[in-house]
Amino acid sequence: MMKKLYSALMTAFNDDGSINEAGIREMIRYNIDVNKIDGLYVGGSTGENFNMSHDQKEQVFKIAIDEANGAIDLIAQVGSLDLNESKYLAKFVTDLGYPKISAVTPFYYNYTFEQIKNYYNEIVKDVDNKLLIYSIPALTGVSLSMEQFGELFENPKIIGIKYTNADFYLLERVRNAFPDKLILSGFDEMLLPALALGVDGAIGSTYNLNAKRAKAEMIAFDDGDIDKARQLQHDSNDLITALIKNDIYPSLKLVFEEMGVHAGVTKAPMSKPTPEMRAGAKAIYENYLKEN
Ligand SMILES: CC(=O)N[C@@H]([C@@H](O)[C@H](O)[C@H](O)CO)[C@@H](O)CC(=O)C(=O)O
Repeated sequence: MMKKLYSALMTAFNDDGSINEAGIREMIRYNIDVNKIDGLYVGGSTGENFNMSHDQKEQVFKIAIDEANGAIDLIAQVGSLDLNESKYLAKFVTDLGYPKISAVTPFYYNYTFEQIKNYYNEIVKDVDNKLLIYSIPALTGVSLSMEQFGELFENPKIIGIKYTNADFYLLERVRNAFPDKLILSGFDEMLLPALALGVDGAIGSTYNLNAKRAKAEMIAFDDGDIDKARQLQHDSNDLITALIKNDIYPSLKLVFEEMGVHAGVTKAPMSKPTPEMRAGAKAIYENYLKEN
């Protein structure tokens, strides 16, 4: 089966932290029309979901499904430290027509696995939808074991994992233990090793800008052309390294601006663009993305 590529949708904000609807629509159009993306992950880390008010989350979910209009797959990240909000959003996006939901592992309070399991079962309980566990230990501090993933998968509505983790030993164990589950890799800079371990696709922030190269890498991998796939990963990693050095979240938007896509700015406490960041973004575009 063809592996799927998803961009993690960014949220365009205005300078005052309000939602810039036109910017979000432009980024979605670029993903559909130019990137030929398979889907979007809406309301994730790259979308600055955890910086947003409840109303802003609803606004973004409405805009994304309206603009995508059935053209691509959509996954709505509804996880929140307020379980009632997660349940509300799960129902809200299901009613809007989102075909899949996802929820970050609950973080901050060092929850026990029983509490985490209860959180997931509650989120899906009253909705007719399918959920991907969003596992991102580097940001949440929450790591799940293969056995714990297995316990969560006992709920048939929990269909897979967005696996943003550099632990490839665990990925191999999970992939082989649950061959029918959907596993989407979350670290763009580690796409190739994730492909080697049999993930079903990938979700990431940098695919907004770099989908063409990532798709070519997936195709090269499927064709068994590992040298080509490795070269493409190397080129992508030069881009990703430069983005991280330039402050990745605002820089993804600044590079989009260089490409003619009006992506707005990030929301505080994320940084506002400085002249140095703008110059860095221009250089990133020129060096790694501009086609001659
Ligand atoms: C922490 C973070 O932002 N991780 C990104 C990656 O795409 C990441 O930006 C990239 O691999 C560069 O490190 C995604 O895994 C997150 C993601 O898809 C999302 O929820 O927005």
